[in-house]
Amino acid sequence: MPGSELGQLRSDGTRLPSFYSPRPEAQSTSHNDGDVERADFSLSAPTPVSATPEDGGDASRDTFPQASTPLTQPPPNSLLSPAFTPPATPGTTTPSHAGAAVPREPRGIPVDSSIPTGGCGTKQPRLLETLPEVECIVRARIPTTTGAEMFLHLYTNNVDNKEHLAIVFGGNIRSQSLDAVREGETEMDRLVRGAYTGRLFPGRTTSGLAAAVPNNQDATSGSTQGPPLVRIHSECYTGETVWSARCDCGEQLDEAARLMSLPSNKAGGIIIYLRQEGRGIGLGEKLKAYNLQDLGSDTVEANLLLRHPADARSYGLATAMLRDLGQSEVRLLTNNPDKIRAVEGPHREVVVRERVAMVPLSWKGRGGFRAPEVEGYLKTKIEKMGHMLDMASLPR
Ligand SMILES: Nc1nc2c(ncn2[C@@H]2O[C@H](COP(=O)(O)OP(=O)(O)OP(=O)(O)O)[C@@H](O)[C@H]2O)c(=O)[nH]1
Repeated sequence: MPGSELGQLRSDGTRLPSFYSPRPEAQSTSHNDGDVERADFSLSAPTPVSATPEDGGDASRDTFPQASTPLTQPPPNSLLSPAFTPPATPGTTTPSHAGAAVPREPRGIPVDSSIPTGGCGTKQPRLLETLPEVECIVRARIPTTTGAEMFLHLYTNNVDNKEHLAIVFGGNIRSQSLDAVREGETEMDRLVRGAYTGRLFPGRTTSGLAAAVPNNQDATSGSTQGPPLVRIHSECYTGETVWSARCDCGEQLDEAARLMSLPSNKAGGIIIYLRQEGRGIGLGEKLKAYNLQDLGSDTVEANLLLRHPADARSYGLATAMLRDLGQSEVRLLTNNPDKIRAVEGPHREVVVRERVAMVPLSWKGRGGFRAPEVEGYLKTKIEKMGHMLDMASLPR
């Protein structure tokens, strides 16, 4: 029954307006997380750090072992996670990036993942041949506490049941799947699901999509604005919601939003917010990893001890969402070389033209916060995951 014409029949027999949401149903899918491509960022197995009081496994000591030897003994059963994910082998080298002064405005460094010297590391993530299918089902304007405004886009997809998000700054970036006309829908349906141009106001009755401007074009001058700033952000409940000083995730999210809302940023910005908590291992496993970190492991070792890869994330959904938002070239806010390649997709469906470094604010003397935990977290990212940050620029 075309719901938009007849409305939905309630259990008491009355009809609901056509734009009322259907009852939630479990999404049937033949896929699961394991079907999505995994960027193979696993690292060589580290030395398991002793976690017993007898061995000096004390939360207050330096959490960085000096030597790294292969993991020969399986971890005790009590540490094993239910899903066995074997650690893989390739190692990384410490990056030799010089610590350049970081300007307040986002300045990009040109990158080219098609050549070995292109500033994107050397590892090749394993990507699926085809991108997942994504659909933006609703968007809404969010005025923020900073005064900036953004449009929150909620996506569904054909590989998991999670609500991945795109946070869009600037009025000229549009979702093709959201704007597409749905069979039988009314103008009110379109307004309610956010498929309109301009702004909503009391009494508005038409979506006005005929007047839509192409992505990244200035409505008044018609001139293109170049690639937008993009951040691919992975969910971090601890860093974003409960003020954890173990990582800089909350600060990075805020800083990305700030940069994207600068008046000088005419090309707009997109934060793709992926629900891959704890680098893809989930919150429960991440909390176990935190306990292992307090027992002396670094962030990579803790994942491996729990039988997870150092990084279990994938980025195909981000690539597909960027394509849906009309983007084929981006300026990517990241220090992570592997993310650049992975976001580009199997056939470089999205090309990263520039990388914009995310330097912790406290390193730049611009606020932020300092804690031994976040410094350990960043040190491990640099030394074991090849992140393009210079530890030498950490203020002493
Ligand atoms: N397993 C694990 N995950 C963590 C830990 N600390 C933070 N995370 C997760 O790491 C992810 C943060 O990664 P991103 O902000 O995308 O950063 P990145 O890919 O490492 O690199 P950048 O783009 O340079 O920031 C989030 O999913 C966090 O939940 C940790 O100690 N262990």
